[in-house]
Amino acid sequence: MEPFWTIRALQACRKKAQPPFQGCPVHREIPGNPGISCMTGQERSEEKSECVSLSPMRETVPALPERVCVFGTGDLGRSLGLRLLQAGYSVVFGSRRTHSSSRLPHGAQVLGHAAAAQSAHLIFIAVQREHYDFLVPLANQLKGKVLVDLSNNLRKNQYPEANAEYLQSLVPGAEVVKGFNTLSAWSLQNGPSDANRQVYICGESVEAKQVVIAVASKLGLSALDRGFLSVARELEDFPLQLFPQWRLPLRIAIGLSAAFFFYLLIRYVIYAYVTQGDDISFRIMVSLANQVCPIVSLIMLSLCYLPGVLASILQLYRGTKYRRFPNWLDHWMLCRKQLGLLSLGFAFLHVLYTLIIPIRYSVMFWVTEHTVSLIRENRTTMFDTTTAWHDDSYLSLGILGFGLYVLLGITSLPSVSNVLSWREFSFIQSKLGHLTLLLCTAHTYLYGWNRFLSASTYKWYTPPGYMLCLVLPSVVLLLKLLLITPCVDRTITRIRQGWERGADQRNPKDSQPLIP
Ligand SMILES: NC(=O)C1=CN([C@@H]2O[C@H](COP(=O)(O)OP(=O)(O)OC[C@H]3O[C@@H](n4cnc5c(N)ncnc54)[C@H](OP(=O)(O)O)[C@@H]3O)[C@@H](O)[C@H]2O)C=CC1
Ligand SMILES: [Cu+2]
Repeated sequence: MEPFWTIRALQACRKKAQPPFQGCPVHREIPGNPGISCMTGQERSEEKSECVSLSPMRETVPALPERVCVFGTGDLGRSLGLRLLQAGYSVVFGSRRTHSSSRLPHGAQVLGHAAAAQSAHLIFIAVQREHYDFLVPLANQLKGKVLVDLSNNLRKNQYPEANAEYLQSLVPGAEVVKGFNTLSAWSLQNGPSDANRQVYICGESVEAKQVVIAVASKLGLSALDRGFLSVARELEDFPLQLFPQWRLPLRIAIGLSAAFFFYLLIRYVIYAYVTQGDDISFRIMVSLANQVCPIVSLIMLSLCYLPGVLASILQLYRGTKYRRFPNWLDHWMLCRKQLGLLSLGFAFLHVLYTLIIPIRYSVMFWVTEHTVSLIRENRTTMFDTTTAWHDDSYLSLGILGFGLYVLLGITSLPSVSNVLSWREFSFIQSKLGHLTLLLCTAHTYLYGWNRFLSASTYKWYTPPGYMLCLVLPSVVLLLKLLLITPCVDRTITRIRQGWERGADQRNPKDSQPLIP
């Protein structure tokens, strides 16, 4: 609901509206329409000679909506106009075509650029930078107005100067603010996601930025002031970034997949061809893929938990939590979620590949062949309970591990993590996360079973892929085991609570034993 202001207050404000109102950047008189200046809900106090908030009262009339202008009726202009109307603003489009079109949001007005500019104090420029020169003849109408430059570029360093700086040079009398350019027409129409809710702005004038911040908050966005207009180029480069937090995890996933694919290709397919003359190249499609996926998944899951362990060791070594981690560790910690989600993806592929094993032609062929040969030779095989135990255990551990994996993935979704307390979230992500790693590692150890000891496993003196992928998770689990031993855990807990090694000697009175 829009706020309602008293008739008395509205009249008082109309009467007193004398620009400029110091201390209240939004409270300005709009030429030809002084009533609009009341919409900030503030009035000039005679005693204090500054704007003060009006308190809503019972005898009310609806406030006239504040008017904002959007230049350009393209994709972004229309979506922004609609959002502004929904947020309770009166919207006027400045366009080359002044007839109202059905494509424009219902309730918006369309005027020529000059007339539209005159009717509002805040103007969003939703026009491509190449056409900015149409603003030069409007310099008079734009004087003192707040112009929000929304433009983006197709690539970095497309132009010698930032678009917003170029706009300011064309219209020096206006207050240019760069911002909102991380939003898209799509996200404006569908409601920005959590990641898009934060927008950045910059500009020379503090007052102009405050006007823009106020509009942003009414649109449900939180605008962060990044400083002067010289930062505009940085803001314009933001939307050009493609999955910035996914870049490192994706590189790791692709690198590991390629390395293990070629390693396994040599060990299985090429080895069989060279030593026995067998062509088993068909195994590339499913068997090899079903080895690469779990290997990459397990290594990436360990990479997800290794930085946390390293951070604890570093804190233990330094004896304080008040020193920054090295940049590489910071960066690594920040992409743990992406590492985890990618590793879940690989685990999921492993599950799918495993489920289709019984319907594979080669598998059905060998099973039939084996059965027929048993019948033909009148042989029987004995049921081996140990093998059954081994098979069931390793499959069961895999299933349990995957179940927890999925739980970790689901709880990392913002919509789910938002309803969890910090303690619940960290219990799932840390305790259950390490349990997932333990189950998946045990699943792989059981898969290897007694093959670790057989010389034939080491084709061309190389260990199989599943053995190599066990190194990292085993190290992480061992380190974690050391960290949760009571004496180490006690010290880490103290450090996390603010205790510093050496601080006791500096001020013995401050030292308090954790366990009395
Ligand atoms: N689309 C998006 O999702 C996003 C766009 N942006 C930025 O917003 C700006 C507009 O983008 P978008 O809406 O997609 O572009 P469009 O091409 O869809 O629309 C641009 C509008 O600019 C006006 N225009 C075109 N030529 C001229 C001219 N010679 N003189 C004056 N006005 C002209 C037109 O409006 P009219 O016919 O009414 O005059 C036209 O509809 C760009 O700078 C873009 O980088 C930023 C973030 C996201
Ligand atoms: Cu498996």
